[in-house]
Formats: sequence, C-alpha cells, structure tokens
Amino acid sequence: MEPSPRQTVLRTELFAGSYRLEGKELGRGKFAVVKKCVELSTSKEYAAKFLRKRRKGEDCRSDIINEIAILEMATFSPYVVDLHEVYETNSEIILVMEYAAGGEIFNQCVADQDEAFTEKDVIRLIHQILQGVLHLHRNNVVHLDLKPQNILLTSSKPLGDIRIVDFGLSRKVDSVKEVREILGTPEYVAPEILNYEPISTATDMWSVGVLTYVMLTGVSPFQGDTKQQTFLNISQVNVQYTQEEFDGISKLAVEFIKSLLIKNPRKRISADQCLQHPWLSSTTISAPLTNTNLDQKEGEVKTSELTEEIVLLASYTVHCPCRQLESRETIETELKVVRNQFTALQEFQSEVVC
Ligand SMILES: Nc1ncnc2c1ncn2[C@@H]1O[C@H](COP(=O)(O)OP(=O)(O)OP(=O)(O)O)[C@@H](O)[C@H]1O
Repeated sequence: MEPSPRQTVLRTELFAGSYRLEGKELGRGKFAVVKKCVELSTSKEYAAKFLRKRRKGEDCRSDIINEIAILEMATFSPYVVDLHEVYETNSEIILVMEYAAGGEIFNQCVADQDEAFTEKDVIRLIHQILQGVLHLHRNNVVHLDLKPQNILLTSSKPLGDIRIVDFGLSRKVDSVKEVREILGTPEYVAPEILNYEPISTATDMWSVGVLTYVMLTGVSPFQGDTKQQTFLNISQVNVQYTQEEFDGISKLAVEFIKSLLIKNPRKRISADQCLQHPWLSSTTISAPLTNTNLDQKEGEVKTSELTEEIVLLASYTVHCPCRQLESRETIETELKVVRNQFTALQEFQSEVVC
C-alpha cells in the first residue's frame, strides 16, 4: 500500500527570502506564470508557478488548493512533477515544483525531421505518460488537460524522462456533485465533452490517443481552420491515418491510436490495457504502414498552434466553484456559435455554473 500523501504547509514567509528567480519565464497561462528559481540554501533549481487567487473578481483559492491536493496525491508517481514547497501571499499562491529542464514535448512535436521524436522515443515516452496517467486513474483522478504543452521532459538532449504538469483542471471522478462546465483545449477535448456526457478516466485516454498521434506525426489530428471545424472533426472522429502522415511508422502504432480515438468512451482501452498493448512492448519496431489509405473520413487536417482555450459545457461530476471562466456573456456567445454547429449541443443548458 502506498503511504498517505503528505500535507503541504502553506508558507507565509517571503518567497524571496528562500529563492532567487533566474532567467526568463518558463511559461504562462491565463492566471499563472511559471518562472525558474534557485533555492538559496541548496542552489537547486526549481520551477515556481505563481497563481493569482482572485480571477475575474472571484476568489479561486479553493481551485488552487485542489491542484495542490492532486499534486500531493501524485507524489508517488515519478512521472508527475514533484511539488517541493508552497508559499501563500495576500494575492498569490506559489507552487515550487521540480524543474523540468527539457521543456515541453510540444517543441519536439513540431520540430524538423532531424529533431523530431523517433517511433522508439515515442514508445518510451508514451509508456511513461501512461504510467503517470495510470497512477492518477487508480486514485480516481482525471487530468482533463493532457496536451503536449503539459508534458515536460527532464532533459531534451539527451532525451530524458517525462513529467506531467498542470493539474489546474484535474478532478476526482468519484464525487457525486455535478457541474456543467469545463475548460479545455479544443484540439484535445474528447467527444463526450462536446456531447454533454459524463467525464471519466476514458476522457484522458482520448487525449493520450491525440498525444500519440501528434508525437508520431507532428500533425494535430482534429485541428480545423476554425474552432467549430475542430469540434466537428472531434465529434465525427474525423481522423486520417494516411501514408503521408504515418510514413515509416508501424502498423501497431496506428492500431494503438485507433484503440483510443473511439467515440464511445467505454470502448476505448484503459491506461492499464494500453500498457499491455503489443506496440508498447515491441522492442523492435513492427512493420511500417503500407500504402493502404486507412482514412476514416476525407478532409484536410493542418498543424498549427495548439494554445487557444475555450469554455465548453459538459456533464461533470464535481463542484468546481471557480474555474478560469471568461465573463458569462463571452461564454454564452462562444456557446451559441458552438451549439449552432452541433445538434447534440443544442440541448446544452444556457446556464453556466461558475
Ligand atoms: N515544473 C516545470 N518545469 C519547467 N517548466 C514548467 C514547469 N511547470 C510548468 N512549466 C512551463 O510553464 C507552462 C505553464 O505551466 P502550467 O501549464 O502549469 O500553467 P497554466 O497557467 O495552468 O497553463 P495553461 O493556461 O496552459 O493551463 C508549461 O506549459 C511549461 O512550459
């Protein structure tokens, strides 16, 4: 049995008394900025995530406490970023985390051929991602924002190990309460999110499928020219497995992705089953895909920036009082556009739970 998670102390002393900020920003989200820092007593490098407690006039401290609790729960997985210390000021909470020096896997996903991951690299990294995800799922936690920007590397050259970050959207799935909103990144959200269906650990498995596709091909499988097109592609599982994209990549890899990019969450394979999949246990890469076009649907898919966030309504299982919501008017405008594209979304309640 695993030891119970530690209880992180929220330090109220000055962060600057123990750490020195170093170098440029490592990353930035809507309400947080991540900076590299050095612990004065040990000279060790860390990543400090500065999270604003008030967002759009709402007190979001409990959301941050949720993020901390999940990081604590995940302490025992080597593939989830380690939380070192937490500081609290009047306006911010600062998470001092293990520094992942290799940066986002996103960079290698969109790199030129000679810098891009090989299939062998992807097998090793997906294996690690799955071990991290399995640990979360065994603890009834869903990440809900697995994307190449949230999978970091301990080093890039030589290629190190992965660290999963950003538990800002993560939730316990065994909670009984219900909420009907969620933030996600359009290209990575699963169809059930668009269809107002319950979220489960299978929702993360869809994202693992998208991640694997992007890591192997450098192409984002559902990316459309517009947000609406992206949603339509997801909802119709409009994904291509063409020779052009999968040139030199094994059939087993394609089979692996296909067992995850399935509309019905119950039919997707679990993290456990993924780890048993022959693709991940193949020591030598199996035969590459032949010329057969394995497309499920016709249509152009383009690579592009994977950054935009949108609010989506979804059936959800936990109360989350203060998500990073835009104003209600913005959400409603967004949703109107989205609803018009999908009959399934017409049923969305216009009420936004915040
Ligand atoms: N431990 C870390 N080591 C190195 N870089 C990090 C670390 N944690 C985060 N980063 C960088 O900072 C970026 C933003 O971090 P994170 O995703 O946790 O913030 P966020 O505000 O929740 O972002 P988002 O709005 O995209 O959800 C990451 O994508 C990554 O590039």
